[in-house]
Amino acid sequence: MTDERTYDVVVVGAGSTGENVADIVVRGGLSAALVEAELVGGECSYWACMPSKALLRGTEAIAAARGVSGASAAVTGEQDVQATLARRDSFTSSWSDDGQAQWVAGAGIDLVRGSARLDGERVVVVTGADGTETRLAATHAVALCTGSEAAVPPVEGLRDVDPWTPREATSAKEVPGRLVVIGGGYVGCEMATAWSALGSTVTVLERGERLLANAEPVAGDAVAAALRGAGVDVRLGAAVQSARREGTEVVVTVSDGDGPAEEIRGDQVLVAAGRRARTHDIGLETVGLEGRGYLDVDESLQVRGVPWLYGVGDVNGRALLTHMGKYQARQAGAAIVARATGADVDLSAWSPFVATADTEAVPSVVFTDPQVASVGLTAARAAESGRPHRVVEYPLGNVAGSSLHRDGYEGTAIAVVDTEREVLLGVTFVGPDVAELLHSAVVAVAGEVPLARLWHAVPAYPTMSEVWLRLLETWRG
Ligand SMILES: Cc1cc2nc3c(=O)[nH]c(=O)nc-3n(C[C@H](O)[C@H](O)[C@H](O)COP(=O)(O)OP(=O)(O)OC[C@H]3O[C@@H](n4cnc5c(N)ncnc54)[C@H](O)[C@@H]3O)c2cc1C
Ligand SMILES: NC(=O)c1ccc[n+]([C@@H]2O[C@H](COP(=O)([O-])OP(=O)(O)OC[C@H]3O[C@@H](n4cnc5c(N)ncnc54)[C@H](O)[C@@H]3O)[C@@H](O)[C@H]2O)c1
Repeated sequence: MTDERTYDVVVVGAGSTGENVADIVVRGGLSAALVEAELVGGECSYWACMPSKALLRGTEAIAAARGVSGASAAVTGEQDVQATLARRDSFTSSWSDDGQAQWVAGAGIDLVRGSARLDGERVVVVTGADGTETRLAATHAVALCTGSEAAVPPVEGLRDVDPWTPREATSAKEVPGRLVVIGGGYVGCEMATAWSALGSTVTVLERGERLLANAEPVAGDAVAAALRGAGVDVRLGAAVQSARREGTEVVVTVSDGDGPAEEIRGDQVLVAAGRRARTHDIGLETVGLEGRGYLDVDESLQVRGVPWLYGVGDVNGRALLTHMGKYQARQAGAAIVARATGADVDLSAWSPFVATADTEAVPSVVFTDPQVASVGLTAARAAESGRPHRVVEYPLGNVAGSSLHRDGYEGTAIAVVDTEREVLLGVTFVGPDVAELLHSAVVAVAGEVPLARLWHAVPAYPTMSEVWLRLLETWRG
């Protein structure tokens, strides 16, 4: 027998994005069901942000102490790998979602466990683990927040070697002796940093000419140099041709385009080659949409051509980051509530109902050493967009706060300035511990703060934030 229920809003996927959509609409006075097939909390809590940053934090803390002469004398031993893995486990609640399920109940949201599919207009059918079906009808909206999953490139034999995806790389219970990482983007760089510091011999195979291809070039170069300094074999322009297992070993064949193909042997291979939308089996075809790929949404995250359907978070491919999914959730949630109550929905840039920051001010931090913290447009993106701009650069190590922070501090700050409006289009900081500098740049970029006013934002002495003053001075010339 099928259980049938009606809600104002049905949210599919209880990752960080779906949780927030449900919370916002319930706070707005609507009823909501939240459907989850695996763990409430999604990738970020169990297989992405939290465990990866927990794996990296010990290494960062040790580097911070080792970088200060005097303090470094206190670091007399090695990182306790088992304790680091145990601390990582605590951040995932040992892969139990009891705490988050409790939060959902406390927020007045109905949790429905099972796998959901659209079944025509405003209807979602959920199949539970025991095969029972629940039919959820939505009066106002269905929000698809089904996220993304690892994309495995079509390399001969790769699937058959049972490679790690980011899920295994963030949840592994043992350190692999030799780890071959395919992909030198966010995941590849962070996981190479983490596992090499925990004792793995790591090789990174990146097909492009740089790590972190979408960042300012100086970022990828600095991270590559640091990884190499830590003993990681970083191969750029590496075309992975095939993979196979030989006993317990995995053998990856790679060519750099010049000499003959080379075999790289490891104990494990991690595929960190990007993501794909989780849309292939959620019934999109029942509402007239193509059944795969990222959802095409407008600025209020409404799926184009289907006004009652929203695509929020990783599933729309706009900015695959937890904080951006949560931001979109707040904007889409507000739009859903407004439309349900007949209020006007202003779709102009920066209104409460649209996700303008998705294109203008996406912040992110790559937690390597050096860290890469950026917001908005890189110089290359500014050039592509045709906006008049000038790039201003300053060595972060020249700032008093940085030199106090770590002996021989090395880093770079880059500002991309809109020369017509004299506001910032983007900012990148590359250097140890720059993550917490980033939000100042986010405020300046999202707020379109005129440079003339930024002179009055006086950075405290002696902090790394003084780099703001140096950037302004460099801009003025
Ligand atoms: C290794 C790694 C590290 C990362 N680190 C960071 C970081 O430090 N900072 C950052 O901002 N971002 C980071 N990210 C990106 C971040 O994890 C994602 O952007 C974020 O998890 C997206 O959230 P979401 O809710 O949109 O999707 P997800 O977290 O993928 O959640 C989607 C949910 O939907 C459920 N679902 C899917 N299909 C169905 C269905 N048919 N029925 C029912 N439920 C369904 C899934 O089970 C899942 O729980 C990282 C990613 C990776 C891979
Ligand atoms: N700290 C963070 O915020 C954080 C951390 C991890 C992931 N993320 C998010 O998750 C997303 C996915 O991360 P990702 O690292 O999987 O993707 P990515 O897009 O950042 O990098 C993928 C890399 O793999 C390379 N690649 C693809 N196919 C290849 C092949 N066959 N051989 C060799 N190299 C190949 C690409 O050239 C690219 O450099 C990121 O874009 C980011 O939005 C964020």
